[in-house]
Amino acid sequence: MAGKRIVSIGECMIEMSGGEDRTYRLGYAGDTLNTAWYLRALLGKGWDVDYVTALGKDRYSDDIRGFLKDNHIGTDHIGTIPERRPGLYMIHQDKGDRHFTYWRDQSAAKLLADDKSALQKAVEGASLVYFSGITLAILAPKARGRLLEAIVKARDNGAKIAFDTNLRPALWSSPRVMASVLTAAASLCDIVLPTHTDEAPLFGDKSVDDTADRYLELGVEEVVVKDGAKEALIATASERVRISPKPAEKVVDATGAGDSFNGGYLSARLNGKSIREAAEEAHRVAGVVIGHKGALVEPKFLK
Ligand SMILES: O=C(O)C(=O)C[C@H](O)[C@H](O)CO
Repeated sequence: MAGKRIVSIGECMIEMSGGEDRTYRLGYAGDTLNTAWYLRALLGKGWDVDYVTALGKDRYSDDIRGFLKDNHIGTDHIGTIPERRPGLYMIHQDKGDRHFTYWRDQSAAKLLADDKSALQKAVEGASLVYFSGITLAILAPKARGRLLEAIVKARDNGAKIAFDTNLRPALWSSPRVMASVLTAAASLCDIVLPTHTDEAPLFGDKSVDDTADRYLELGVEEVVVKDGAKEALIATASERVRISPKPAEKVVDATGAGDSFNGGYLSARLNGKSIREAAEEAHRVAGVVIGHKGALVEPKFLK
């Protein structure tokens, strides 16, 4: 593995959470940023965590840059698209689950992979590159190709590649395109972190083992199958470990549960923990996050 540097790639949006009495809290979030945030909070000082995206020149783009810097997340490889702004999403709770409404069709982040050399530079020297199905969903087909090319290059240079398929049907032109792009991307990765309940209807998986097998057959080394409040399955070619979460004290907002699970899991693995220990840490972190509104929970609550 190269140095102690993590690069997470994707879209950070303006997040409106809460909404009771039509009162919202403004935050900044997006699946890959959320995982970067938890990696930053959980890894020691010896690690650099960089976020790669594109923002505009408006006050919210500037505020996002400041917010990331204040929280020790690197911004040096964030591109600037002057005529674009960040996307926005609102969270609402319904029937015990969180739902998102997006305003992101024209966001700056959709152009994050337009500059091929900047992208390749951004992942240089990374020990871990992290991206998601949402990162791919927001890009035009050619830009997806550029992103995957940069990722393959980073892998050839010693980076581990971690990928959460993070299905968001609303962001894709069709379920068929979503399934084929996600499968192709997963085949380039070392660690894949899917969510069984999201994947089952698309791929016909009957169990978490089916979900794991599908990715192992593609050549993925470590598959981390999340299944909400049920046990997670961590599968490699030689081992299968099932870990249940502790019952949640309170569920306020499940936004970011999977992303924080990934942050907990990957930080533990990067610190040399076993897959079992990593899954326990992942459940612990996600258990804290669902007790708070919005995707990002202050590091002090994670101790
Ligand atoms: O849905 C998205 O695109 C987001 O990134 C919003 C949320 O922060 C994320 O989905 C939570 O997992």
